[in-house]
Amino acid sequence: MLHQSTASAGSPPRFTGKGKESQRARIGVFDSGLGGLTVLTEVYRQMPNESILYFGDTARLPYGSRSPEEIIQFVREILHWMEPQGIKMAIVACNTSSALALETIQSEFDLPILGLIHPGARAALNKGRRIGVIATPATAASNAYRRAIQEIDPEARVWQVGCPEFVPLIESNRIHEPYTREVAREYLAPLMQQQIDTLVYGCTHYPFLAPVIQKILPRSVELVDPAVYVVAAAVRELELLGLTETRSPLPTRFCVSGCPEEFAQRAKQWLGFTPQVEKVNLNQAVQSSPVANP
Ligand SMILES: N[C@H](CCC(=O)O)C(=O)O
Repeated sequence: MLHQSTASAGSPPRFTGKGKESQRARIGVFDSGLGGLTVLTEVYRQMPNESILYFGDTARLPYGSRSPEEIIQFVREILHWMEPQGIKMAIVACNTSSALALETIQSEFDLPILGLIHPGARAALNKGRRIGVIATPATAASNAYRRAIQEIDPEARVWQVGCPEFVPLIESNRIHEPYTREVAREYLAPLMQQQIDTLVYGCTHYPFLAPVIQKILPRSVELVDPAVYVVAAAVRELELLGLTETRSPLPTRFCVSGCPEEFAQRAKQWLGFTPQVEKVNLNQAVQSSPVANP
């Protein structure tokens, strides 16, 4: 359990970050693709001094239609690659991986690893009790959000909808097409029928669709982006561990398993700058050298 060590007064913290100081350890942030950028922008906002290593597993997305075994294996491979790059913490910027792999992975690595589900569940309960969750099919089928929410409040009602078309539409830059609006209407209809008061973006890609979703939902529905809350939890965790950075950050290092140019082009629209992106083979050395990023 991630917070065991820091919560138990008197005993030394499990994650000391020892030896990382000299090499300015980064925070590892990863997703299947673009979605983790919604978490990354929260990291920039809430942790302006931290240096980041971002990884998008673009060669293998979407994760949301994969089996739990595959997802666990992918996350394991990512962290095996990330750890020796010099990270002091990992943020799983992917709900699918958080739902299906977090517990297994936390027990395998000597590193604080944070996921989205519990911070998202707590935030949703701060807003309402009739909670809709839009998510990948794998996250919806895992029931992770319902379990996390009802562990805190068994009376809360939770409806989860798997949205298989969203990630491919976002990754192929079709957000503003009428077809995307139609698909969104279809996915949201059963939640609106239940008169939800709160909607959780249960996939880090989905905030890209906020302009579409906000036009469909009644204004009274509260929107919860778990990215905000996982980063707030990461801030607290770094403070507890005494690992907060005070110097100005190194340029973000962006890495992908697929085409770096394609990722850079798409990421630009969200980030507001064109990132330099490295292609990485998780099982081999990095194939191109890093160039400065803002
Ligand atoms: N953005 C990820 C994964 C989406 C996918 O690759 O299907 C999530 O939050 O679940």
